[in-house]
Parts: sequence; C-alpha cells; structure tokens
Amino acid sequence: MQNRNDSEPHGRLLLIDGDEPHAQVVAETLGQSLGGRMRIAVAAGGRQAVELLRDTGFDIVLADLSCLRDLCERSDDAVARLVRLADGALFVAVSDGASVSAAVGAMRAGAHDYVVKPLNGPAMAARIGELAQRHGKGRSLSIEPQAQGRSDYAGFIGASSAMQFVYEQIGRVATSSAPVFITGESGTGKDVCAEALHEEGPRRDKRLVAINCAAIPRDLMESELFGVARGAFTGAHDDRKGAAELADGGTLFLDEIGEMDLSLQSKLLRFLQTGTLSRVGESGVRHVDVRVICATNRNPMQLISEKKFREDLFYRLHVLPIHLPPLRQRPTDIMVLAQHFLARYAAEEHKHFTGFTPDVASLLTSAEWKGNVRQLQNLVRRLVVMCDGGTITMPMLVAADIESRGVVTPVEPTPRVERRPVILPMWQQEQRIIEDAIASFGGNVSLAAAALEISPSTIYRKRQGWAEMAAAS
Ligand SMILES: Nc1ncnc2c1ncn2[C@@H]1O[C@H](COP(=O)(O)OP(=O)(O)OP(=O)(O)O)[C@@H](O)[C@H]1O
Repeated sequence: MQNRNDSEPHGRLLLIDGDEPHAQVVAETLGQSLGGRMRIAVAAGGRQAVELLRDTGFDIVLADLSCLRDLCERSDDAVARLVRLADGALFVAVSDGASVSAAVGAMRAGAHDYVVKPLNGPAMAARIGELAQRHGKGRSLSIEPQAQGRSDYAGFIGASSAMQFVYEQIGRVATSSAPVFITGESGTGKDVCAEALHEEGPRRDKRLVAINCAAIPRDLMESELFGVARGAFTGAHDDRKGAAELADGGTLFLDEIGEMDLSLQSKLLRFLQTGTLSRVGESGVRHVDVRVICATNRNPMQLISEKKFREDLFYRLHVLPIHLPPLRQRPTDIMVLAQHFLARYAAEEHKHFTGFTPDVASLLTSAEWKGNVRQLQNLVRRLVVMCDGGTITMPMLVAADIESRGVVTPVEPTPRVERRPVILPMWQQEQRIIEDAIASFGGNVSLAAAALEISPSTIYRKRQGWAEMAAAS
C-alpha cells in the first residue's frame, strides 16, 4: 500500500472570481485555512473556467455568480454548463447578499451549496469541509471539518495554533470556580477572554460584573468594589451594593488588577480567603459567592518586585493562568480578523467591500501591531468609513493609516498647490536612499548593503565621494 504524504495537496479547487487581486487574496487565505491540502487555481471568468475545467479535473469549484456573464447571459445557465463540465466536483456558488434569487437559481442549476460574500478563508474552509463530509469526499480530500481547528470561539476570531491553545484552555477552566489570571498586551482580547470564561461556564445565567482598577479614582475604588452603607461619607445617601455583591453567583472581573491600591489589595485578599465582605461604613459581614477573573497587561512579577503588587494576593489569584499572545506572534490570524472586521463594519455602514489587494494583505500581515487586535480593528473601521467600497488598495490604506500614524510608514501628503518638484542631483538622491537604508538598520552598514544588494565597501567608497562633492559645492 502506498502511503500518502500528508504535506502534499490532496485535491484541486477552482476559484472563479472576476476580480483578480481579490481572487488572489481569497485563494491565499483559503489555501492557508485548508492547511495547504488543496491546490488552488484561479479563473478570471466563466470562459477561462471552461478552459481550465476541460484541461484539468477539479474536486471543488467555487464560482462567483457575478462574473459568469462572459459565458451566458443568465448566471443559472452558466452554472448548469460549468456543473456539467466539472463532472462530479462539489460546486459552490458565491453570491452577494443582494442576489438571493441568483443563488437559488444556481442551486436549481446543480450547485451543491451557496455562500454569500465577502468570503472569509477559515469560515469558507469549514463550509467546504462540511460539504465534502456530506458528500462522502471528506476523507479522500483530507478536509474533514474537525481537522481544521476553530476559526472563532466565544467572541474570539482567529484560527492560529496559538489561539487554538487559548480556546482549549478557556474550555477547560471555564467550568471551575478557581480564580483565572489573564495576561497579555493591551488589545489582545483580555476582556473578550473574561466574557468567554463566563459564558462558557456554569455561572452564565448570573451576572458578569467588570471593574477597571485603573479607571476608578483610588478613594472610590473600595466602595465600587465592596459597596457602601448609607451615611458612610458625605454623599452616601443610600445603601449601595458594590461590584462583588452585584456579581453574587456569577463572575467578578477585575481588569488592570496591577493598578489596584496596596491597601485595597489587603481587603481583596481577605475577601478571597473568607468569601465575606463589608460595605464601606458597615461593621457586619456579608457572604458573597463569586468567581474571580483578573487581568493585567503588566508583568506581575515585576510589579511584585517593585512592591506594587502583594505576592500573597498574586498567588491567590494566579491559580489558572491564561496568556493571550500578541497579534504579531500569530500572523495567520491577521487577515482573518481583517476580513471579519471589514464584513462587520461594511454591514454597519451599508457599504460593499470585497477584500484587500495582495500588497495590502502582505503589509498588514507583516506589520508590528503594537496595539494588537484593537489597532487592527480601528484601522479597518476607519477604512470602511473613509472609503466608498470595493477592494481596499494601498493608496486607501495609506490615506486611512496616516490618521493613526500606525501601520504604514507615513508618506508626504500630496501638496495642494501644483508645484514643479525640486529635482536633486543624482548623487544626492543616491545618498538619501543609502543613508535611509543605513538608518533603518540602526546604523548597520553591512545589513543596509545586503538589503540594497551592493557591497559594504561600495557604501564606504560612495560616502567618501559624497563628502568630496559636498565640500566642492
Ligand atoms: N481574537 C479576537 N477576535 C475578535 N475581536 C477581538 C479579538 N481580540 C480582541 N478583539 C477586539 O479588540 C478590542 C480590544 O480587546 P480587549 O478590550 O478585550 O483587549 P484587552 O486585552 O482587554 O485590552 P486592554 O489591556 O487595553 O484593556 C475589542 O473590541 C475586542 O472585541
């Protein structure tokens, strides 16, 4: 018996999409989401698809109904013809939300399924997996849905292995009552994680009460957390429950726990040890049953060493740790998230976007994302608001990004007044290119030379020449 190499593609997929750059992005994200298990070919319209189908056998055909007009006037006639040619391949019609009748017509003409644009790689891969399974082709194509991992989970979007690990941890610890300690840079989804833990656990029918320890003034924090008795201080006209009591039976989420005042940390520790609290200005104690989740974007060990965080409290809270990886460490999630936010904000703004051009996708994928998912989300939202629709191109990205001074290197704004550009002599332009390259490698001439594909000695020689030219001019 011959062993099949698992890293080899096991089937062929034909993507018919009239918009070439968009098709390339879809093919790339879909290919990644299918784990490289399918060889993907792209046809720019119905006619090209016919040629490819005549030459090659495909297992799956994904056809955008809006680009088949070069084959037949009616999309259902085109689908019927392609289905015949595809000879048993699974046929998925892609329609935009507005043309439900076209999707129905495609199904009548022999399509096995239809999906609505915009196409999202992981969701599409999961759909293909289900379809293959339903038609008994899952095993031969090696794309059973369970082999895919999850592309979303309880409010999270992301199919990377780092996020699979996070989903698994949440699933495992959600049922416990022990405290969870979430760490991760700002914008990595610590709030999303707290909500997922609550929703996936047995306390979901009770409240999740969140309190941000950095946002509440120090002298109000105790009453916000533990409540207040009437007359405890000027302005305390009524008895009031704090976050802990409000969360009774549910979950108390202490966000930015690293910012909590030291004296309140002792009271929190006592609450965790005894399960009882006293409202400010009250002498009796109350029993409260909460599951505590806390989060910080600081390094807790450093806070402890700086004596800003009590070590005993840390070990009380740090029972079930979950770390959320920064976005730059899971680049395969970037376009998945970008497509998700694009679809979401486009729907909110009643606009139609098809995706991102490959150069935009590659820039987004390699960006540093210091603000993590929040930064990406804000950028996509700004793009949707600023642009009319279609595919997000590099000029659109640059225009939207200048506002945020973020992902793309800011470029000079276009001058309003038409002016003849100042042309510098060739040696000065060359000098600028080379010096910029050296600066971007932190002054390392060898690295800059390698990037410019010249030798370091050329740079040294040119520098000497520039010094002489400058002295002469
Ligand atoms: N994996 C994800 N999928 C979808 N949305 C996400 C994901 N991670 C974060 N977000 C979104 O990004 C934004 C920031 O997330 P969140 O507030 O949970 O981050 P955080 O780590 O708590 O940040 P901070 O430390 O600044 O409070 C939110 O709008 C959230 O919905």
